[in-house]
Amino acid sequence: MRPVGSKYLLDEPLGRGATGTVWRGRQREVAGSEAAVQGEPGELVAIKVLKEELAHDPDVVMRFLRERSVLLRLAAANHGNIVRTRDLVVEGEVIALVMDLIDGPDLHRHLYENGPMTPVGAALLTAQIADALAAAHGKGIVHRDLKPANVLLAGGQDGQPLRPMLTDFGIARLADSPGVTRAHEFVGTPSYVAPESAEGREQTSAVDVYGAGILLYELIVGQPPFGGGNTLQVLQRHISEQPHRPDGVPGPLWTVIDRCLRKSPDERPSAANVARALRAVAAGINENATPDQRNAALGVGALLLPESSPVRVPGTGISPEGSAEPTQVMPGGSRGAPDTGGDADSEAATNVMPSVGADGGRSDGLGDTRSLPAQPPTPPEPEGPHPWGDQMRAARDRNEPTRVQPVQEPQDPLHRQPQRQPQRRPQRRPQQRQPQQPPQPRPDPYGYPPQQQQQRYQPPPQQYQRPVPPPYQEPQPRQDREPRGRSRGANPMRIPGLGCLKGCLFMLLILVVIGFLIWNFTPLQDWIADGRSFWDTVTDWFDDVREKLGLIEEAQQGVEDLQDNVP
Ligand SMILES: Nc1ncnc2c1ncn2[C@@H]1O[C@H](COP(=O)(O)OP(=O)(O)OP(=O)(O)O)[C@@H](O)[C@H]1O
Repeated sequence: MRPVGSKYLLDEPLGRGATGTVWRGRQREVAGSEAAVQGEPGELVAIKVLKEELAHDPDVVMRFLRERSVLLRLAAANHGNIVRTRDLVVEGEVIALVMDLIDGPDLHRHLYENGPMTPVGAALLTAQIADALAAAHGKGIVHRDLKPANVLLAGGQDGQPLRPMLTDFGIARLADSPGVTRAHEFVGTPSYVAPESAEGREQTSAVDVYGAGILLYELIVGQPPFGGGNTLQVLQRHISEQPHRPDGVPGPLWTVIDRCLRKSPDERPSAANVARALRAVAAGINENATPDQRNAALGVGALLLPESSPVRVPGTGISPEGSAEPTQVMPGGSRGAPDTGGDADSEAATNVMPSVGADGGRSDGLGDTRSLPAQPPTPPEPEGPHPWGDQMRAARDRNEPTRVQPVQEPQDPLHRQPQRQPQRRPQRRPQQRQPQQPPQPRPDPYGYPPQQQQQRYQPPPQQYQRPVPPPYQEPQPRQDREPRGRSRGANPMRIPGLGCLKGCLFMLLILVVIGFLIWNFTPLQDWIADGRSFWDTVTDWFDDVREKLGLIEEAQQGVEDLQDNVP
């Protein structure tokens, strides 16, 4: 076992994601007062060791330290659906997050192995995720990378329902350093990215609600609504395409999904209202529902009120280049005071946060914001490169899936690869694709009754299957590229031979210059021309040649005359 910091030991790798490797570990001794959870010696924990390239990036280290108190503050809230970040370790070249160890698969894997859920099961699971989001939003924290891989499933033993636990708060931002919080980048996974993020506009807590809508859709259908195609196409679909209600999705449930997926963030409900609505829908579409429950589900639209004061994500949308902020930190006035611009000084934002000690510290986000300096409204960004370029790059990077292949085990555990079993492709999936063999209703892992209409299992989206992200492409019309490449030269009219002539003249010029330099700066001048100038010597040579040519011509003439005079 290898130590991480003085308080933790790494045991075995559990899996690897885009930002680092997660290890099963254990506590060596009680953590210091700066940790959110001090723990007991021997207690099992999960430790995410960030990738070397991230740990070596000073910007990431700084961001990590800035966000530390925010992550710990969220952990102190101890929400039943949030994986706590217990402690953060920066030691030499290692950066690690110590988390609660969740003994279960993530939702991505669960979906992959078990196929889609029943609408009731999906609604109740998503309701708990919405609870977690609501708690985070209440503290001024926006997740920004909601996706099945970031939902771990606890419980599940002895017929217990699975409990979804949201993880990776704050991690996405570290991965995208240094540009993550610049105006024209977004954090997220393409098939889960909200339209405003895709367009480089300001992000608010509504991006998480959009993610919850996509997740709910994927849980029921088996794939997200805007998957497939390359990253650019996926983002474009988020921006402009309206999703259609798939077969088998009950009307009230579709109402919730539809409202979460509204293009305008202002029209999306708050996370708390999503949770409430989903529970009402689950009760109303259940086959044992009472007439009142059915009616309540049918009127679910009335529950889906938007957030009155969404949490704004500093550093997103229109802001000056380089105004990178710790993105989760709610700056002064950003919550409930949209006119303040929400762009606070990052140092100030984190420094004023109370450190979370053994007592859990205080968790009142509004209290924190009062102690932050008021910030002037963000000035409009000057004309710059189109936001899509950076968005595409960020999206491509974020699309990297978790790799869980077992690999060789070198001595040093930090360089060993994850030991969890690779995801087995379910044997039944190809069969399920055949219309002649519809899948049997399977037992719902959440203990809810099966639905009348079971969805045919769709293969998981493209980004779950391959480690090859689509190549980055600038969003310019393809036909522009070829002609532009050709017309880039200085021969726009394409005069045949002009290029060659130019080359010859250029070579000649170079030879003359070289000759001139050799002549003047070497003893050659004295050896050959007794100190005469380059020009005089060349002129003399030219005259000599002309003279000799004249002599040859005269001699030729003499010979011809002689031949004429010979009888
Ligand atoms: N707290 C935890 N307890 C147990 N297992 C965990 C925990 N956190 C992550 N894992 C597991 O470790 C693996 C990698 O997690 P990680 O968060 O790095 O993946 P990811 O979300 O795909 O990547 P990223 O968030 O970096 O894009 C996953 O299989 C996940 O199930």
